[in-house]
Amino acid sequence: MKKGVLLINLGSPDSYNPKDVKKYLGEFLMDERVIDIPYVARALLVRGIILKTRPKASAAAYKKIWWEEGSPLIVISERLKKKVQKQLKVPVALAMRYGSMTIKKGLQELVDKEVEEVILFPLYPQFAMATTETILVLAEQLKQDYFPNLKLSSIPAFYNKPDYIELLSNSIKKHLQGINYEHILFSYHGVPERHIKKSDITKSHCKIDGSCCITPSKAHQFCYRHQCLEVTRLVAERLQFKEGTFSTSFQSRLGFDPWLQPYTDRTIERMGKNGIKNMAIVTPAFVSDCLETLEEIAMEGKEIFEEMGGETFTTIPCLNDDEEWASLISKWVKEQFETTNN
Ligand SMILES: C=CC1=C(C)c2cc3[nH]c(cc4nc(cc5[nH]c(cc1n2)c(C)c5CCC(=O)O)C(CCC(=O)O)=C4C)c(C)c3C=C
Ligand SMILES: [Fe+2]
Ligand SMILES: [Fe+2]
Repeated sequence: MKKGVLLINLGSPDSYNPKDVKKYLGEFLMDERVIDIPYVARALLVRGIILKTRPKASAAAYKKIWWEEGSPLIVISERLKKKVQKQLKVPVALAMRYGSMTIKKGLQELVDKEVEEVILFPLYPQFAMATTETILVLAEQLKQDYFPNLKLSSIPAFYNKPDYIELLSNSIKKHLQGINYEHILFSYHGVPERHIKKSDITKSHCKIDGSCCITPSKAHQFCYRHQCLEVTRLVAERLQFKEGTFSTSFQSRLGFDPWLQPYTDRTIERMGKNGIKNMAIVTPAFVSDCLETLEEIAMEGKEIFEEMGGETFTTIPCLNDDEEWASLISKWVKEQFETTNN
């Protein structure tokens, strides 16, 4: 069977024009795995409330980070794809869960190259209903509707793979060289607490009480909170960070439901208030820099910290199109092909 790879990231609007941002947010937030409430309530909330005001504010934020070539998330993902393609003999395509670069187009591109077996590679270190799951469910649906003969498999969340932890740790170490910092914050994209409970395959493990995520459980295969906390723990162990000099928080919450805590903005504020003068921040839920790292963290987070008396705020870039990251992706793809051959 001829094989191929589809790298899949979240997606961005076509431009920072509020009309394009509204279209993108409409598709994103109407996904039942992102805003997981019944359809009518979701439509009322998204179309009747959120899309009335948010596109303008989001468009202004996108404008601040937009590159000449386009959205950083898309441009970086394209650069990464090119590097992965150089290392693999099989066709590699790139798609986004939302926006114009659809998964359907990505699968079609591979089918046009006579690919019969596709490895789906969601570009997320941790599993979440709103990221990995929605990609896999949609890809399966597209297979049934348009590509019935295509064989699909996927690369699972890689948050605790030793070679990923090594690469991430080396990148953090490199970017901290010569930097004066008292505390490093690991900030992950948040999700509503409800999502963690919904993804609990045991139906009873995840209580979000502080201890469930460090108590071994098969629920952790799909527990976003556990997987984020593990990345922090494994990197801190590898880099021998001292207790009290690192912590975890969750950013980008939307709406009034409780999301995973502590919240990043409040954590940065508290650090400044508590007299921390120099902090560093890393964002390991993202493999590509994007609105949430370049604007929310590097601009807004920095401003909050400085307002509270902080002096230096060092942001560590995501793995982006790092050569070694492209090599690691290629290595995992080759390993996966070997397992599907057997
Ligand atoms: C890294 C994993 C992500 C999870 C989990 C996630 C959940 C999630 N997101 C929203 C709402 C928004 N997210 C937005 C931007 C955005 N989110 C991620 C990743 C995750 N989201 C990325 C990479 C980006 C940046 C995209 C880019 O173009 O650069 C936005 C749009 C911007 C804004 O208006 O703030 C929204 C809205 C929800 C509700 C959610 C949880 C379930
Ligand atoms: Fe998000
Ligand atoms: Fe948990």
